Amino acid sequence: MPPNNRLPDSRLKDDCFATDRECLTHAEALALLKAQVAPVVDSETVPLIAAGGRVLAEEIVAPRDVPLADNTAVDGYAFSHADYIASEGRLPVAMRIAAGHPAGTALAQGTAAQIFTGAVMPPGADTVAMQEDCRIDDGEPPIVNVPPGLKQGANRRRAGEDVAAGSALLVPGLRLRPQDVGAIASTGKAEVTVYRRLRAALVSTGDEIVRPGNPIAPGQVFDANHYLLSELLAAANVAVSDLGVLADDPILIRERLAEAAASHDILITSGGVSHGGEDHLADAVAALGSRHLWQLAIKPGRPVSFGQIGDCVAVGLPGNPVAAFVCFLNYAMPVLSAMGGAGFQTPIPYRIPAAFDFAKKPGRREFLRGILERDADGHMVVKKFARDGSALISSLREADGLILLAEETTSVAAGETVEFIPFSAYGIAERTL
Ligand SMILES: Nc1nc2c(c(=O)[nH]1)N[C@H]1C(S)=C(S)[C@@H](COP(=O)(O)OP(=O)(O)OC[C@H]3O[C@@H](n4cnc5c(N)ncnc54)[C@H](O)[C@@H]3O)O[C@H]1N2
Ligand code: MOO
Repeated sequence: MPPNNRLPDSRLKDDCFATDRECLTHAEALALLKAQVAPVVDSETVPLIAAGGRVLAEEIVAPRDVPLADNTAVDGYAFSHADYIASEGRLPVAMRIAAGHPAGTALAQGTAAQIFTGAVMPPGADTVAMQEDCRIDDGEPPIVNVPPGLKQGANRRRAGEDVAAGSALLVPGLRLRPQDVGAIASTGKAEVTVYRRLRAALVSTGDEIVRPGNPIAPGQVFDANHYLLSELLAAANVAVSDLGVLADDPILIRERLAEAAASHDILITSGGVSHGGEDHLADAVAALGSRHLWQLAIKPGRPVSFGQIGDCVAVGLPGNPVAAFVCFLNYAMPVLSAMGGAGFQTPIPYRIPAAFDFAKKPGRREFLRGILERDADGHMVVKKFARDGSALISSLREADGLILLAEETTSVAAGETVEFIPFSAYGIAERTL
């Protein structure tokens, strides 16, 4: 064992989320997380059909050209451009070539081939005229009349013009999108090596929290956060284990957390971060590893905790659903992205004119819930959800994304541009109505 008693392949340094700052800015929190979180190393080979949304762990080098051979982009007539010029556009049709059935011989000089989209160009032909532009004189053989003005190579797709054999198509760390998977398929590759899916364990805490489907007593609240966070994790392609609502039994809590930490990459809790160290869940994380209560200069989501149990990152999100959501997007998402092999990713905001006036305290970053709409000229603008309050899930439901107001900002006037990150940048589907 190395002197620090940690396995040499540990992904996290000891107590890596400690900070001596009383209050962290958004940028400081991101920098600290970015410096500490390391990717998983294990990968697996999956069939291409299951690869969407996974993070590529290998470089994909094209094993062959795409397309494999020169072919026609249209239905029509293929010929040599020199013959087309020499014959003034009148060529006997000597061949018929369908897609999937390449010609067995070269095109005879001075003739044309009837050819269909995707069919391989016969040797000897370099140009294709569209069927609709040609006139056929019946006969034995028929003669095709091609209008003047076609350039050499017209309507011909070159071998390798999409992807050249041997070229690097995709690099490790890329989260595979539908078009990436399609591109891999076009090269003939049927399997890819991807990082293994991350595993998250999710816990809700609070004496008042009850799961939907159960009777509710006065003073109790249904566990919205479990569902909210499960869906966000699913959007990030993370597998979720539900540890339930843990509240009052310290021994049980410690057992459950120790077990979960050993088999998960990240433990996500919500609730119990406003008062440090007083609840059993926080105490259990601290006793099993370490836990640091951060005060962030942001709104909503000021209190957040980061810690670790062995190699399992422990994130404590605030209990208020909007604060939990905002902190998840801002801090848990890039951590998950880095752990999953895709790098510490934070979305780049758009700049959009504001359709609201707002006064703000300096010194903290605010994340307003933004609703996109069109102004009288049809241009996109963003308005603010009418009410504040980090317990209003309706603000998230009505919104299309987050409006970012920087620390130094003290006011926004309608017409000024503001930074806006659509929820879709976090893998959340766009609002349909
Ligand atoms: N005296 C102070 N009070 C509060 C402070 C503070 O600094 N001093 N911070 C406020 C801020 S900001 C937030 S955010 C919350 C953080 O609260 P906790 O993380 O400690 O969470 P709880 O107190 O357990 O709950 C807060 C709120 O959220 C509801 N909640 C909790 N879990 C769930 C769940 N799974 N599903 C739905 N709703 C949940 C809970 O019922 C409370 O209403 O503290 C402020 N107060
Ligand atoms: O984190 Mo709290 O009010 O900012 O919801």
